[in-house]
Amino acid sequence: MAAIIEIENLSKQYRGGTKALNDVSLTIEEGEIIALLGPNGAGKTTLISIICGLVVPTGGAVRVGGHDIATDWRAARRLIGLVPQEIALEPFETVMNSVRFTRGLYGEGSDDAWIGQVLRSLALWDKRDTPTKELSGGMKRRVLIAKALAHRPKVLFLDEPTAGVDVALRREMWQVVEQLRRDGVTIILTTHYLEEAEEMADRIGVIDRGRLLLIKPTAELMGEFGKKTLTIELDTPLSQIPPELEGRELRLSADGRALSYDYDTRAERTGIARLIGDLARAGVTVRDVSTRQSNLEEVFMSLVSEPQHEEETA
Ligand SMILES: Nc1ncnc2c1ncn2[C@@H]1O[C@H](COP(=O)(O)OP(=O)(O)OP(=O)(O)O)[C@@H](O)[C@H]1O
Repeated sequence: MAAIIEIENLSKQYRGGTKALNDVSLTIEEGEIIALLGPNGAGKTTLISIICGLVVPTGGAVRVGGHDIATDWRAARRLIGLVPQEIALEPFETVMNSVRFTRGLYGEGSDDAWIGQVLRSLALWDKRDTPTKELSGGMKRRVLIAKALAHRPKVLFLDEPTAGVDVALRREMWQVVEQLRRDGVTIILTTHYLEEAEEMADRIGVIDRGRLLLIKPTAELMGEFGKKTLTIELDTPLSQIPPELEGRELRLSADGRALSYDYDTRAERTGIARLIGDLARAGVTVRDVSTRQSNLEEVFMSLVSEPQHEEETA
């Protein structure tokens, strides 16, 4: 696969002194879905805005499809579609015309066949002659995506695509992204929702205070940080952990009915087999066992420990 976006040592310091991005490097392959995850003010929107040519970086370089965004910005921008966070549509214009108009902004001639294809893939074809003000919230968001796709970009940026929407609408957006993936569009989305990143992305990047803390395949990230907890339900409650089991870092529940044990899924030996043997030797009979994988929320919290300080400039 070829690199579609190459970000090298990118930095941005705003005039007030805020260092929004600090030496960020990242290569994105064609066809990938990348989720950028981070708390408020982490620098996600700044990063997207620089790639889209809306904010000028103070250091580093970005190439889109091999075109430098500073020296060859017109070619770079043509490859990019941006779906903004806020819904801003011309209320009395029809869906079809809104999307047509966007093509014009990119200096592209009309191509109703392509727009028809986009509207169909976003399930908006039946609404093509409807004024945008008559659409539901979910449809309006899809029109924003259609507008961003009007000039056939290779890369689509979705800035918090499901911020403030309900669960049903969020699922609908996920399906739209899945469809775009099948169409071969490279997608970079920002989100606060860990579940969303986990659900959609091939790779997840965690940004905090302007730094890209990590970027890893979603499954690898989950596996690497994913500690599992084994919970052992007991037949007879215990008042304390038996001496034979001391030193095993077990926790006894308050009611004495369950023992829990954390283990690393990557470790060569998880220690589970020995633990079960030791339990039997200590005369503890087991009623049931269950395991629970830590989720991305926990992974995230372990990476991003301190709250963001707005005034921080270092
Ligand atoms: N135009 C600007 N002028 C000055 N500072 C700015 C400007 N835009 C953003 N910042 C600051 O840069 C930092 C990064 O902001 P950015 O919007 O990139 O974060 P974000 O990760 O997108 O946050 P959110 O999740 O809240 O959208 C913040 O401290 C923010 O206050």
